[in-house]
Amino acid sequence: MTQTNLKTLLSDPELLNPRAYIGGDWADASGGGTFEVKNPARGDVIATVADLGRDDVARGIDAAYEAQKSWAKRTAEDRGAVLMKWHDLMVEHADDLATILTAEQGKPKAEAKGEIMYGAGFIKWFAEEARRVYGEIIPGHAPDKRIHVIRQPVGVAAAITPWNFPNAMITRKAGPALAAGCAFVVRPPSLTPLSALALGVLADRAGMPKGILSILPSTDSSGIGKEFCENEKVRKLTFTGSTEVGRILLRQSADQVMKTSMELGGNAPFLVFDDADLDKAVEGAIACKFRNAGQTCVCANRIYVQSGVYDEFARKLKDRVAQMSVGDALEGDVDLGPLIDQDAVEKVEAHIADATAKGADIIYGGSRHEKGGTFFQPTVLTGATQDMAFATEETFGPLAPLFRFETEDEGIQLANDTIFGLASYFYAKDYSRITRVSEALEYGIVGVNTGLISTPVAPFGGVKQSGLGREGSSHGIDEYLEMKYICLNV
Ligand SMILES: NC(=O)C1=CN([C@@H]2O[C@H](COP(=O)(O)OP(=O)(O)OC[C@H]3O[C@@H](n4cnc5c(N)ncnc54)[C@H](O)[C@@H]3O)[C@@H](O)[C@H]2O)C=CC1
Ligand SMILES: O=C(O)[C@H](O)CS(=O)(=O)O
Repeated sequence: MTQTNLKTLLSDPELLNPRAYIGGDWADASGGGTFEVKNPARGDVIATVADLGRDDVARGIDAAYEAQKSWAKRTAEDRGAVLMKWHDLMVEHADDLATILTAEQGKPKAEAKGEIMYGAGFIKWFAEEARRVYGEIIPGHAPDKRIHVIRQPVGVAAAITPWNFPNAMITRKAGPALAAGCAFVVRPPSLTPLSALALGVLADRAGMPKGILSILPSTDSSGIGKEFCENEKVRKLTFTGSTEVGRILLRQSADQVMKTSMELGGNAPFLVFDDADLDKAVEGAIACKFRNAGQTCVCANRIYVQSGVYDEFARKLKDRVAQMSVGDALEGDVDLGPLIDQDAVEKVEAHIADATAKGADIIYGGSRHEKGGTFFQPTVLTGATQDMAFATEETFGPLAPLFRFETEDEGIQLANDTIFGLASYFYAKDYSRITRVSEALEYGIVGVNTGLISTPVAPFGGVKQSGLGREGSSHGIDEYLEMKYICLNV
């Protein structure tokens, strides 16, 4: 096994920090606990990180509670200036941050660099949005009444994030929270905590006031989740992850009637109509399906192709997938890195086995990659049907099942046949069809003639069981604000 000496790969080795960032101080777990972080491409240990308990996390929440009010009293411009300094440091150190991200998560370097810039974009966007938290003055309901409406920060915001975007899923929350005047504590995923801790190093350098930000690694995911939901000093819970865990957290946060944001699971349909530009549709499917080796909540999970172009699209997609390279992104440019762990590999295998048992055909890939470990072949299936597992479950891997449909109405019905409602995509040219289908798809996001929809400037989020609230855009800061109505008797 190749050993990854991560520090030697960094221009600034201080960015690799295994200690917890508690209220602005770097600390070990009070109980001395640690956990290992592995490189999924090689299986070797790249770091040993502080493993916090609930008492350590409570200290971070206490520090946040104490610091938040003075942070909120600073002007929006002042808070924005601290965030912009943080953003500038992320950009300055983007290469190192990308190396750390690839080492712990496995994605190709180009994707990792893209995530760093995407993540930094949320900090910049909300540094600017801080100064646009406007209120209202409403004509009074009586001659002696004046109505003022102001928006104030919720207080202490707690975040729980997933392993697949270890940088951007944190900044997508920290940016609006801190811009609004909240204090922010986050428990990063135990599989990929190093990117989060590197953000802490840069926040320190950016002059983030002590207590305002805590990064609290822990393997006790459920225990820390309970701390976040039960601690009365926490007034906001923001979660990105599976719908299954989102349901648990919604139940737990109900006891305190906590303000929540939920960015949950998906099962994105990708429709190709018979008037589509097939070459563009293939490129869009490649970008949408195989980004992060298919491990994103907005990846195409079901590809529906109208009957008249089904065979041609399948051939073109197969030929394009055959050109994709698979490998260790720390050794060179690859299109696909490894899956995050063996559970992920077994889920892809289970979906393929289920589909072929029900009549699907493998036209490319279909099994573990010859490189071994958690590498998997990019896979294309034809003959997919709604009774197969991936029609209702998120695959979260490099598996592209092609379903056939006859009419526009049937395509829409099949696409909407799910409890999820995060991202959807379709390729077509006819303007009227584009209008009809965009309006008929029951999703929070619709990509039209594109497979990539992620940007800090748009409202990202799902409907149905894909979530609550939006991240990014001018709406994203609302998740961290409370509206106050002031009735003045004059
Ligand atoms: N809507 C969105 O923007 C995104 C959604 N996701 C979804 O996340 C899933 C994949 O990411 P995973 O990390 O495997 O999801 P996951 O839901 O298993 O874990 C997400 C985070 O929650 C923590 N967690 C697990 N059980 C918990 C509990 N009982 N209490 C508190 N925290 C708990 C985990 O340690 C992790 O940090 C997929 O379903 C994907 O669709 C991932 C990224 C973005
Ligand atoms: O799937 C995720 O984890 C991210 O939300 C995907 S995106 O924000 O990069 O589109």
